Amino acid sequence: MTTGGHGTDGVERRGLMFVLSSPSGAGKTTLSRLLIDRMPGLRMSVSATTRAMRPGEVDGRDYLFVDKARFGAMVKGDELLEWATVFDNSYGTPRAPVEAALSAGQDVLFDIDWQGTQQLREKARADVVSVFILPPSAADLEKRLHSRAQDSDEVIRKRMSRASHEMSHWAEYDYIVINHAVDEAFAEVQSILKAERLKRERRTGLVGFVRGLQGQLQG
Ligand SMILES: Nc1ncnc2c1ncn2[C@@H]1O[C@H](COP(=O)(O)OP(=O)(O)OP(=O)(O)O)[C@@H](O)[C@H]1O
Ligand SMILES: Nc1nc2c(ncn2[C@@H]2O[C@H](COP(=O)(O)O)[C@@H](O)[C@H]2O)c(=O)[nH]1
Repeated sequence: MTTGGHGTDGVERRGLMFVLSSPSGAGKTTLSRLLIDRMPGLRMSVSATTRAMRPGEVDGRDYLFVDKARFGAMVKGDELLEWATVFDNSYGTPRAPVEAALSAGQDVLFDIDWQGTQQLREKARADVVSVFILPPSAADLEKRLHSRAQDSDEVIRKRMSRASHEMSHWAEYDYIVINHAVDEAFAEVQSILKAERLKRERRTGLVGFVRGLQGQLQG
């Protein structure tokens, strides 16, 4: 699915799909925003959803807010790379922007649940790097959902009651980060991305680069 771009050192490599998942409220959105701000070459995948817009959210930036009929048409037209039902709403990743970003040599960041991660992995295992974010405690998770002040008590109760099930998928992920302090969790997630970008298998330009070096040494 992916084609090459250039790493910061000029060596060509395949783009990667960097996935963050967690129980609701553990901090994916917070960490995603920091990554997008501070990591050049990384583009956010903007999901489509049928859920209602929260205060402060912007259509096209945070989500593409669509009705059920439009979402159904996207599924039918194979416009989504993956999709799932989460908390009674539909969520899915529009395929075209992801493929365009990867083709332009960029990495793509996903804030999606375990069902979507499984689907991406089935499609492109070698290009998916997945990170599961855990909260330090259940009390912290609940505090964070309340402090976000964007969901009703009923919605928060529902999300807390789903947290244990969401968390049961932690072992399917490549990396686990416990989000105690945002700065520390961000540094850990950033280190994972930096190391994954340097992986030999995705650095398609290394053969030519090393041959060039050998040529210089022999010449
Ligand atoms: N390490 C942290 N310490 C304290 N508060 C945090 C921390 N990380 C995130 N938060 C706060 O917790 C709340 C939930 O975070 P966020 O929206 O990033 O979670 P999320 O995993 O994206 O949730 P959802 O799955 O519902 O979208 C926000 O108010 C955020 O500012
Ligand atoms: N499988 C997918 N899951 C997605 C996608 N976009 C978001 N999500 C996940 O849904 C829940 C709830 O999100 P919220 O914004 O309503 O709090 C959360 O776990 C997201 O990661 C998607 O495109 N596909």
